[in-house]
Amino acid sequence: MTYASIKTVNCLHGPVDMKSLVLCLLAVACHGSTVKQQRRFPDDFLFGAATSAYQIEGAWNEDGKGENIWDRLVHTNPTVIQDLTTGDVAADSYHNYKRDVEMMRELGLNAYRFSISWARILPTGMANEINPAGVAYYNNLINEMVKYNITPMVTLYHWDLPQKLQDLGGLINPLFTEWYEDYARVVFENFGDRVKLFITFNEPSQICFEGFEYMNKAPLLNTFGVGVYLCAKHLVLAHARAYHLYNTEFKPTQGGQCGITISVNWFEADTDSAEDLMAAELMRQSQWGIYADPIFSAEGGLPRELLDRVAEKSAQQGFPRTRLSDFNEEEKAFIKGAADFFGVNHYTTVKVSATEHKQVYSVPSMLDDVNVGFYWPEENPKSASPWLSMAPNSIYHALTHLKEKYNNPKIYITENGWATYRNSSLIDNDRITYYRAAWESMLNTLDAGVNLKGYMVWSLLDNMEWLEGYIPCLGLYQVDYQDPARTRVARKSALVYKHLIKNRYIDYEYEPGNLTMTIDDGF
Ligand SMILES: C[C@H]1O[C@@H](Oc2ccc([N+](=O)[O-])cc2)[C@H](O)[C@@H](O)[C@H]1O
Repeated sequence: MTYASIKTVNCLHGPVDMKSLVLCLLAVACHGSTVKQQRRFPDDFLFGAATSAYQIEGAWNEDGKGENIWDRLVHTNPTVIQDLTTGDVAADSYHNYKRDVEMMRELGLNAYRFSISWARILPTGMANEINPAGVAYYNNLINEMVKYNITPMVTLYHWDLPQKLQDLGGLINPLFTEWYEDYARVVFENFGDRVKLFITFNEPSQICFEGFEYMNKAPLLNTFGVGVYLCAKHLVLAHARAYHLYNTEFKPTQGGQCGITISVNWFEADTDSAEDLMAAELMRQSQWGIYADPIFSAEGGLPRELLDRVAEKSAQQGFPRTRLSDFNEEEKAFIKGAADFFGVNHYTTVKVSATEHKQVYSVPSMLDDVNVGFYWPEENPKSASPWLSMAPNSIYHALTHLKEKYNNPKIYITENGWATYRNSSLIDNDRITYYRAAWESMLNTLDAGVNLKGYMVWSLLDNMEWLEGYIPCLGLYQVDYQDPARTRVARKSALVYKHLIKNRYIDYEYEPGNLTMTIDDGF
């Protein structure tokens, strides 16, 4: 085993010293308790929580912040969000960041993942004009965290492109890679003295496929099977430019790490038939391989089956050339290996079938429809979000696959969480069941030798869940949106997570007596 594992008796709750071992063996002898294996997370494991700027900050036009694509979307299309809301105020973390850090301290977190709003520090998106108030906000947040030994993990892009860059085509303009590199430099220069973990992009698939084809994320465009691939290639190149910039100009003095976060749900073939196995593989390639292979695979470049599929479809559709070509050799070499870690957002397992079309997913783009069927198994408990159900050992399946495919990269789970409905109880036992299963699966993953270094729950607090608005809640803390102060209150799952962090093992018997959160000494 690569992590601390101890023999324990049911009365032991920490590393075993001789005295407590003797006492417990006596207890076994007296009470007939059984000795069982107790698995623990390593002491240096990062336990944190994650958020993103648009989903929590509010203050959408305060102190010089520029407009971004989500501001534009919700203000020009007031019915686009399911509950007719916006992120204009959200959880108002712009004004409540000290309370947010206080919550991290209550939980005993040693890390917190948040994103920087590009338009808050560069109102037009271009790096010629820096907004000092925006920089000051993130400095205040980072300083408050560092004061309490909470490691900042900073995402540079969590879906909120400055609108002025979108007006120039956004991610489908090849110049995006330059705009992004310039923005990254501003971030590294201003925050890199205290921030040691940078994530370039959150979930490329949601940015490109959902933003430029599926119309489920801003800018809500359908670029007919062309823009999605331009976006994908520019995004990966922009990531590599930021990585190399950090590596050559900042890492030598700042000593941090730079990676990317990709959505890696587990796509499992419905049966062992060759067709189902290929359908699941195509799903994996279009969801994460298209972004991960160029960076993490030994060969570099885009996945073969995907290139073949799009070439075949493009020809059938009368295009004189394929809509998805591989990176050239120079680009491949520039991108390959350009990450210090693989950030994984993992939520669920999806079954994939070549024949059972309960719901059809068009991979890799709608124009390339392979008509792969997908579904969430009936027996898996459902959350308040339609795409999120509870599946057995899901993290283990996804992460051991990444270990084999990409030569055991360093991994952080950068999101994992469960959705409940707004009016549901603070006693969120379903979330606790989900989390305990996830943690158990993480221990299995560590046992299998996966280089897993940390875990961020989604989310620290309830927030604006994109097109689903405020209907699903994923926070350890509930936010009262009726209250102008946006008061936060701990859910029961917050106390269970706190217990895990403090003790480093899963205690199925732990039942918090009440929901009062305190800041404990000694964290
Ligand atoms: C709840 C968080 O979801 C993240 O995005 C997604 C979107 C879709 C899936 N999926 O399995 O279909 C997983 C994660 C997002 O990064 C974060 O901001 C939250 O909204």
